[in-house]
Amino acid sequence: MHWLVVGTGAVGSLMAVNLRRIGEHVSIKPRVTATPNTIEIIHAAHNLEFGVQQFPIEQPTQIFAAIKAYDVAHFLDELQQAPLPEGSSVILSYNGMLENENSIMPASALHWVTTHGAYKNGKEVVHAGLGESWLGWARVEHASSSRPAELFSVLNNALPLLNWSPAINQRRWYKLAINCLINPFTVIHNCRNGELIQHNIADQQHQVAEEICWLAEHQGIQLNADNLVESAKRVIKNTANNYSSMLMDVRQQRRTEIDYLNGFIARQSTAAGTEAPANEALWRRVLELSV
Ligand SMILES: NC(=O)C1=CN([C@@H]2O[C@H](COP(=O)(O)OP(=O)(O)OC[C@H]3O[C@@H](n4cnc5c(N)ncnc54)[C@H](OP(=O)(O)O)[C@@H]3O)[C@@H](O)[C@H]2O)C=CC1
Ligand SMILES: CC(C)(CO)C(=O)C(=O)O
Repeated sequence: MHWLVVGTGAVGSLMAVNLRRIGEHVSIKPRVTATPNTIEIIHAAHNLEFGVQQFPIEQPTQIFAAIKAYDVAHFLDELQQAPLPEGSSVILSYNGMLENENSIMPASALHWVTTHGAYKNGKEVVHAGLGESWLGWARVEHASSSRPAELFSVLNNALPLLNWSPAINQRRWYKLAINCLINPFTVIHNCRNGELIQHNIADQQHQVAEEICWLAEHQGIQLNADNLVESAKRVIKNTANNYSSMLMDVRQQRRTEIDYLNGFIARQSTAAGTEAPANEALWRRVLELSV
């Protein structure tokens, strides 16, 4: 299979080196055209060179795009300007949600949701935490279509363990909830995930979770607020030493994904005729604390 990994971020680089490890043909699509025609990624003390390719693409290609939520609309726009050849698909991976995303997803799009952890240190990619992943069709009307067997098998070999998920949106809502229940609090208290237990956030977390559950149900997804808060506590314990991705973004003066997490909940709740004040307050506070 031909693979095109979008960007040289943490998750994309991790996938690129692992696809290469199992013998797949992998190129990289950088954001700008004026780069050298190879890109180097260092992994486990090996220097790997990848060819560079931009759209349009001539041959069937599997696109792997692990990008920030705020880059998704622009990326889908790029794809629309350069339609992919028959037999191609696009695998998207990002935290949070966009308004109207079902209508802007190409028919061949899949979501890849992961609990693996990775970060970049210059050209080096570090696989910081082993996890598992879920793959499913992005468009709700395709959710129950059969799984693309070869694509699934290659992704599973590259970065196990992969689960096929006809209910990928349920998985995405769950991940969104966990991020909403942890990330903004780490920014506000400027602390590691594990240090959150020293702060009195239980009531706030419950309100955040209740608001998420209301909206999820409004959109046809069943979640339980008590279970979400318990799950968030478990994640906090298991990642006690980590700085959340949102706190890292704030410290490194990068844009955060808050607009697509608690911001998404607040805006969508208003649009659905109710308010989500706990999510709204976290959204506003993180915006104040970031660049
Ligand atoms: N890192 C992790 O461990 C995990 C991350 N996630 C989520 O996955 C997503 C990706 O995370 P991560 O890899 O850390 O993010 P990064 O910011 O490290 O990587 C994103 C990459 O995509 C590039 N990019 C964005 N749009 C385009 C485009 N149109 N063309 C070419 N390149 C593009 C960016 O380029 P540029 O540098 O120019 O912006 C950057 O290199 C996020 O939503 C994150 O929350 C989820 C689980 C774990
Ligand atoms: C689960 C958590 C909070 C782990 O740090 C995470 O996904 C993040 O930092 O974005």
